[in-house]
Amino acid sequence: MALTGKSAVVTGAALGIGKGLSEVLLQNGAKVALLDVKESAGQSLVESLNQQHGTGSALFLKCDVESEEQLKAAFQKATETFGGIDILCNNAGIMNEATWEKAVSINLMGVIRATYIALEHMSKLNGGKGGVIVQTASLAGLGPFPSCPVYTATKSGVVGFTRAMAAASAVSGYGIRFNALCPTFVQTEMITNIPARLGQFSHLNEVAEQLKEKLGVLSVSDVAESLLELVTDETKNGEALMILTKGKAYMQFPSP
Ligand SMILES: NC(=O)C1=CN([C@@H]2O[C@H](COP(=O)(O)OP(=O)(O)OC[C@H]3O[C@@H](n4cnc5c(N)ncnc54)[C@H](O)[C@@H]3O)[C@@H](O)[C@H]2O)C=CC1
Ligand SMILES: CCCCC/C=C\C=C\C(=O)C/C=C\C/C=C\CCCC(=O)O
Repeated sequence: MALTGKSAVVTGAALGIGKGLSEVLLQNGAKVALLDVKESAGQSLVESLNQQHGTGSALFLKCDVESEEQLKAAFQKATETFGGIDILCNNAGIMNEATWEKAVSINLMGVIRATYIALEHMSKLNGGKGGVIVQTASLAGLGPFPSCPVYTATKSGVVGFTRAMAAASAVSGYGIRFNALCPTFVQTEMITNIPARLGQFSHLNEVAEQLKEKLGVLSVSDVAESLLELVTDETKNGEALMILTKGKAYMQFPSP
């Protein structure tokens, strides 16, 4: 899929990886609706993106992925503004083992909520044009992160949901591909101030530090480049793309 003339929605887009995903989509000719709970960071980012990429190419919409109502309103606004939606990046996420129910609600339920609303706009069965949905999962969705069991569970859930939706889409004719980005640690605010967010696993902070030392830390642009691959390569559906400091590889899942 070429990106020129396409429209995208990115959740958790005001900072970090979501900001990088939005930038790479704009650099490649797409229009982007940036959704986030952080209004002032989102608004000022969009002002700067519109200066760089042309007025009207980026739109900020305050939206909490925990709210179905806010998601519905944001998708409606993006559709009306851009004339449709071709790409959804389900990126919003938190790591907080202390507020673990909120982590499940944002990281897993937020992905499901946004995906089901996106289907109403994107699925060819509903009059949409089809397209591609890419989740920001994590390497933790493919292997256990001992310091963060609930974070691991949410990301494993996202990978499973992505693969099942890819198969459902192929059988049903939604015309939508579903793929997941599975990066190792990425240099964003998420990997700062960790101990307080480990909750009952705060004693495993050193385990997290050692894992980070062993695996290394990616830049946001490493993840953004990988998004382009999953969006543009029409053969990719149901894939989990591991992004490591030593390179990228598609996860080989066992056949049933
Ligand atoms: N930083 C890392 O090491 C890695 C992060 N990830 C995943 O990447 C995604 C993005 O993370 P980062 O950019 O690192 O985090 P970040 O904390 O830098 O940025 C997250 C963004 O999501 C927004 N957000 C949080 N809750 C939200 C909600 N309920 N509704 C809408 N927006 C919300 C925040 O306001 C923020 O702008 C997350 O899903 C995370 O799990 C995956 C692998 C590694
Ligand atoms: C000391 C830094 C801790 C930071 C923790 C916060 C957020 C981490 C977010 C991630 O998504 C981390 C990504 C990858 C590491 C997780 C698991 C790797 C499992 C590898 C394996 O054993 O297979």
